[in-house]
Amino acid sequence: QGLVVTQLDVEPGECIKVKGKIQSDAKGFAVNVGKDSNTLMLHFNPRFDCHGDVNTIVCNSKEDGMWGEEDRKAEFPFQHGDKTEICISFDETEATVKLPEAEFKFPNRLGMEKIEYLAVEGDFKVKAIKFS
Ligand SMILES: C=CCO[C@@H]1O[C@H](CO)[C@@H](O[C@@H]2O[C@H](CO)[C@H](O)[C@H](OCc3cn(Cc4cccc(/C=C/CN=C(N)N)c4)nn3)[C@H]2O)[C@H](O)[C@H]1NC(C)=O
Repeated sequence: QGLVVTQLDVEPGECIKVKGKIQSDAKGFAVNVGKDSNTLMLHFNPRFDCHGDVNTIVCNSKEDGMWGEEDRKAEFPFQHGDKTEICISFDETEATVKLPEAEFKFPNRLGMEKIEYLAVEGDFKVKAIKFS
């Protein structure tokens, strides 16, 4: 189990910054934001080599513990051993994931009005988290 932060009150326009290092033998990692582990606005899941995916970012939502429709992104701006900063923000229509050299959007399918939960899982060593 990785880093889990609960009782947050992140509102539209605010951002969550997760700074960390991707392990040199990483198979994959995930950053989850939402209400709790069963209700996710965004599961941001870069896969180096897992579940049959190679160098693919899989995004999804989760409602009442049920995964939604997966959204596979075209770019994969990660490399083993990279230090990176992942900034997540949202509004009523979509979540935005800003990376140093790329930006991804994912629809706010659940119409969430605040993020109360953050979890980082897998082969990612968190160095710092910042809320602004
Ligand atoms: C083709 C067959 C049917 O279709 C597949 O069906 C699978 C099951 O539904 C989906 O997979 C699921 O996709 C979900 C998103 O939609 C979640 O990602 C879920 O994982 C949840 C989960 C998270 N976590 C923690 C975690 C997260 C990241 C890394 C690690 C561990 C590190 C690995 N490092 C090692 N071992 N060194 C651990 N554990 N489980 C994943 O199982 C596949 O995408 C899907 N593939 C396609 C092409 O459609």
